[in-house]
Amino acid sequence: MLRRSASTTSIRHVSKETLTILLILSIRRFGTPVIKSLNTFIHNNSLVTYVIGPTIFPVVGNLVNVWLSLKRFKCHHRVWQNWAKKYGKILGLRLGLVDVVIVFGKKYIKEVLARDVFDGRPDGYFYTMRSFGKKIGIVFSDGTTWTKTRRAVLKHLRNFGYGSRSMENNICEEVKAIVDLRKLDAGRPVVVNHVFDVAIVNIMWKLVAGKRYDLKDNKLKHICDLITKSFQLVDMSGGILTFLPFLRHIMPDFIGYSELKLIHHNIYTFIQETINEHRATLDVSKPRDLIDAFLIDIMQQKEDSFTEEELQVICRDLLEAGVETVSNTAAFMLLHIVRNPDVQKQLQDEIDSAIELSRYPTLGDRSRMIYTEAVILETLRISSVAAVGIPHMAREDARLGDYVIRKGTFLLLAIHDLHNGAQWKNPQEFNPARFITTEGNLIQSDMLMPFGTGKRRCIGEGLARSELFLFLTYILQSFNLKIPNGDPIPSTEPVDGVSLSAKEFRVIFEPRR
Ligand code: HEM
Repeated sequence: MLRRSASTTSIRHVSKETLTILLILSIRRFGTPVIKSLNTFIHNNSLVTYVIGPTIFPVVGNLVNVWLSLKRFKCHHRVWQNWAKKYGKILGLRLGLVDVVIVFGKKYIKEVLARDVFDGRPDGYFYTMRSFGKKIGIVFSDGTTWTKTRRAVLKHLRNFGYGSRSMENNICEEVKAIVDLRKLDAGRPVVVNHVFDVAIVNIMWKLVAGKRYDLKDNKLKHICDLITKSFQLVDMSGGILTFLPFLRHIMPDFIGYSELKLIHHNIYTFIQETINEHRATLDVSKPRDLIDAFLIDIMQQKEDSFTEEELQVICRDLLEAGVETVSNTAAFMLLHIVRNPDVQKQLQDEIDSAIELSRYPTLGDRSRMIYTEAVILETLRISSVAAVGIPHMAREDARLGDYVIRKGTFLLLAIHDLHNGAQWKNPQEFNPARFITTEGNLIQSDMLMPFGTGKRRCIGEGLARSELFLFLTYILQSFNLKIPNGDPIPSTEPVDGVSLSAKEFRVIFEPRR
């Protein structure tokens, strides 16, 4: 848990009277009952107290407050935002049995992302449940397992074309398929929230498993639906399964444990089948993709080689990390475009002048398409789907600002708040021009960090940005997007979850020529 350092000077012996005065002061200052003040104690020769946050109750901690506030604010990130106004930029909560700190503002967010001591991942049940009860894979592992896995994954992905021209070709192949499909239902309303899902999996799966699925493939659509469901069952803090994990034995259906268990089972069945197909046709002298490369590594049985369970979790991480984030961002991007016809017009003008009619867009066009890039940045800002990033964990007791954060505390980063706070002019307005200088150059703001920064920075940033650019330009080169007659203007209000998503909305794809 987080504690406030009341003094940086060395205080080995604090008299009872001094403690009483401090106790009274803290009650008056924070307006909270005795529980918080009792937490005053000596740490590394400094007098420290628990960080400011809502009153903590036994066993449930702040869970009841969260539950009540959610009724009003709908999304977790808004609840944290509201409390931060009252308690400050380093907000301390106890959620069930777990200490959680939510960090606000560029200065503290950057500090957390920059320091090794904060680069752990939480041990909570929700996170380890998806990886056979272990801290393995890339997204939710830490320490040497994480460094080893991240290095190996990046090496193998690059060997099979990650970040190269062949990956661009894969994205183009997928977006052409999307455009062809939309031409078939042109003029009719389409629910667009998940139109990119299968294409996004295909782009990653080509590198991971050397495989492509038809955009209408039911099996893959089902896997994508399961991922969406699992992302909507909890928020990024890990939910009740992390905070009161024993409840899974008492009310497994009510807290979503049974459903999540089934989802994990189905996703791993799909991954295991793919790995088995690879093993049956493996040629050790000619690895075809990331799965082959890891299988060869496993067969060689080196001291630090990976296990098959690790390979399964790596595949799952790559499958999930990219799908919901990019798909939800792309859906929000279309949503902002149909809400703002002037933005759509400017985008199409830029596409038409930068790209000859006879050809499709390429990533090489990006440097000349400043407005398009600004629309992508503005979407990543205003609809930050990774609202609190991916939780970090303090690996040791460590100081942050005026506080000491105890080993094991979860840290959530208020990225959505950073992107939508008062430091932006009219933050609620979708205005790509805010990212363009008067000379017409793109502004790279250091207040925009949708992919995090530092050692744990998202490994899919380049891919995500390329996908968003090609999705957007291909679609607007071919279609005008319209809200169907009679449908309401789609709401920008997000649906809560591990990744924020847009509420269901429909769009008509009207062919341009
Ligand atoms: C718009 C799309 C995306 C957004 C907004 C996004 C955002 C993020 C964020 C905020 C983090 C956490 C950084 C941290 O812990 O400090 C992250 C991590 C990660 N992302 Fe993404 N991401 C996106 C797309 C992708 C894609 C396409 C991939 C596919 C390769 C991917 C793979 C990962 C992985 C593997 C990690 C874990 C890195 C680690 O823990 O070392 N992401 N992402």
